[in-house]
Amino acid sequence: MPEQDGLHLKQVELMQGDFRLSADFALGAGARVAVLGPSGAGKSTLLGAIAGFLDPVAGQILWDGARIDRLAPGARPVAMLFQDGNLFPHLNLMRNLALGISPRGRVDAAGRARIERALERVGLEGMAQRRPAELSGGQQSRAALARVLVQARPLMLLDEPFAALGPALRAEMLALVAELQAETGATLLMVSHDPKDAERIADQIVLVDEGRAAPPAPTAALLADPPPGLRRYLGDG
Ligand SMILES: Nc1ncnc2c1ncn2[C@@H]1O[C@H](COP(=O)(O)OP(=O)(O)OP(=O)(O)O)[C@@H](O)[C@H]1O
Repeated sequence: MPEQDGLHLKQVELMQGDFRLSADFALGAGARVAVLGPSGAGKSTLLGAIAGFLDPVAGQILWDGARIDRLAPGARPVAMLFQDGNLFPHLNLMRNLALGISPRGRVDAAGRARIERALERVGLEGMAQRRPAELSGGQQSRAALARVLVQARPLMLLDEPFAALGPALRAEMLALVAELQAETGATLLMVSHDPKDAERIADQIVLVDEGRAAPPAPTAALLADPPPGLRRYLGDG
């Protein structure tokens, strides 16, 4: 794969206390990748390093051939969703989404129109004045996705943002993520505990296990014939 295209983790070494994780792989622009692995294996650590919350102790992270591992999180080509805490509870959706456009949340008429469009796109038209507590769990997830949309970054990192939702709602959100990814062409990395999520949304899987984030492998082939690490994790080996 040409080095200038997409995301490249070049001999990256990460450390959190005693924990170590290495990653050395590339992902093409527009790839849809599920990050799977046992609890505590380092999936969040991996995403956090790409987003800029953790400095690698060695190696480089590149986007389209340019190093991003020295940039502040806000300066990276990244929009990230966490398991929770994606929306400020005291701000209405307009203000929450405005913070995705400018650090102080100051937006002009064009910015407000962009926010309205994003809300409409995720099925929340007319709800800009509501605060998160005035929305259902599914609607809050939609609002968080709308915020990712207005950020308009080429790399979307999702760290199990729908884990608290029931299975039907989760499937619905994944379908929406897939649609938004197809429309924006963003590269998607999504942490999941459920291989079915990976099947639904990802064409490739990065398996995180035993101190290493493995290079991406095609989803169908990997799930049809799981390597020992994945077999152990899936609980059928
Ligand atoms: N701030 C920290 N200081 C020290 N160790 C940490 C810190 N944060 C995480 N760790 C350790 O790093 C390892 C990887 O954690 P991480 O959260 O990345 O795993 P994960 O695969 O995302 O887990 P889960 O699926 O349970 O969310 C764990 O052993 C964890 O205890």
